[in-house]
Amino acid sequence: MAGSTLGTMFKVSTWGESHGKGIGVVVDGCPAGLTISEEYIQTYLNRRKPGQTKYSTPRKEDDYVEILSGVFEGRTTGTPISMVVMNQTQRSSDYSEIANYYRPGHADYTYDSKYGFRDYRGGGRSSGRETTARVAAGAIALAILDSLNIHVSAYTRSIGPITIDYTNLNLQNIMQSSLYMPDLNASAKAEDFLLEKMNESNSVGGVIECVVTGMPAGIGEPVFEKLDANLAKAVMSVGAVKGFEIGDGFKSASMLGDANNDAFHYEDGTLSKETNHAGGILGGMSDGSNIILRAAIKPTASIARTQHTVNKANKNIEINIKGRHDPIIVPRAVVVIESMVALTLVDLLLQNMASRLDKIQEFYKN
Ligand SMILES: Cc1cc2nc3c(=O)[nH]c(=O)nc-3n(C[C@H](O)[C@H](O)[C@H](O)COP(=O)(O)O)c2cc1C
Ligand SMILES: C=C(O[C@@H]1CC(C(=O)O)=C[C@@H](OP(=O)(O)O)[C@H]1O)C(=O)O
Repeated sequence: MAGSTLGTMFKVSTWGESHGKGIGVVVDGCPAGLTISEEYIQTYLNRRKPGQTKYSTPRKEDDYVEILSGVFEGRTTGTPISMVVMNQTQRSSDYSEIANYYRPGHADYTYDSKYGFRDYRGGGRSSGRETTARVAAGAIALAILDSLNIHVSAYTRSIGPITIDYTNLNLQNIMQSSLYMPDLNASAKAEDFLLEKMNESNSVGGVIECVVTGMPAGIGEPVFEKLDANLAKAVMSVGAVKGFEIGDGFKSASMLGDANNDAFHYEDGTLSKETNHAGGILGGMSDGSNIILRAAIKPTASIARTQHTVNKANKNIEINIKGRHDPIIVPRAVVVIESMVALTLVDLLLQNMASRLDKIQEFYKN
């Protein structure tokens, strides 16, 4: 299948299906000398793995990662890094019926239209399980960013109609909220709302917000490889993401110019902006202020309710979906969004190193 590789200099290729033997990733283009271990990558996978809270799919997977190549004596060697997570608790019998019909809100119809048949077990390649591989790769990108003092933090901004109050926002709270909300008051309300909808056999969506601090100005390539364009592509490639915004995003369409422009200011040798409606990106390049983006996540498609659909014989039918599903995808996708943002930033930071002759000369002189 084409389309499984992301990046120009920091290239990531994921493989595997939800009910196949395992999920994996090859990261090519990682600079040599980065300290990496399976234990470190595991800390990121543990934030995503299924079966951890009552708001997650009951499918339990350990998601243990094994590094197969590219790391020697604890450091990256500059060669391709291959990582694998074996699937342990596939229950493909849940899916024997869906081979013959198309689940609403899933990729069944489109995969069949494209390829003529599909791996229908657990959504196959279109499953959210594929994001395991993205998080393993993202952990490497995040380590590179950390070494440059660039930090990426995502959290749940809203669940259904409940949005965090920014005056209560405390990023230290995220790990205390089972929904990864940095406002514990909003988190409690969101849990009540979610439990109510779960009792009605329904699912809920929400918004993930991501903030990048420490990004130098000028990162992003002009025209087709803009930073915001690449971030949009990376984030929108995650299953169930239906909307993407940078800075004031869609709200900026109803603002006036004097309110939307961020005035520049110079003091004590530093140029900064008085506001950040642009979300840290101007002309497709980072402007040195925080990058702020949001991803809208739809409510989980698989719900335990009778639904109308069509089968392969083009008959209108009623279905009742089986399986172990996330009643909400948002909390599990928070670390996936962080990973996709990190992969994009590292790729563009590496590309930027070729942008100026004076810098190249400086590098090769030493
Ligand atoms: C981490 C994660 C977990 C997911 N879990 C489920 C799930 O349990 N049930 C489900 O119906 N969809 C789940 N999804 C979303 C579907 O995979 C996705 O909606 C589907 O493949 C159709 O793609 P689209 O929504 O991008 O059009 C999950 C997505 C992610 C990123
Ligand atoms: C297993 C994971 O999530 C799965 C994502 C998913 C989907 O349709 O996207 C459907 C469910 O899969 P299955 O029916 O195969 O159990 C989830 O459990 C995971 O994220 O690791």
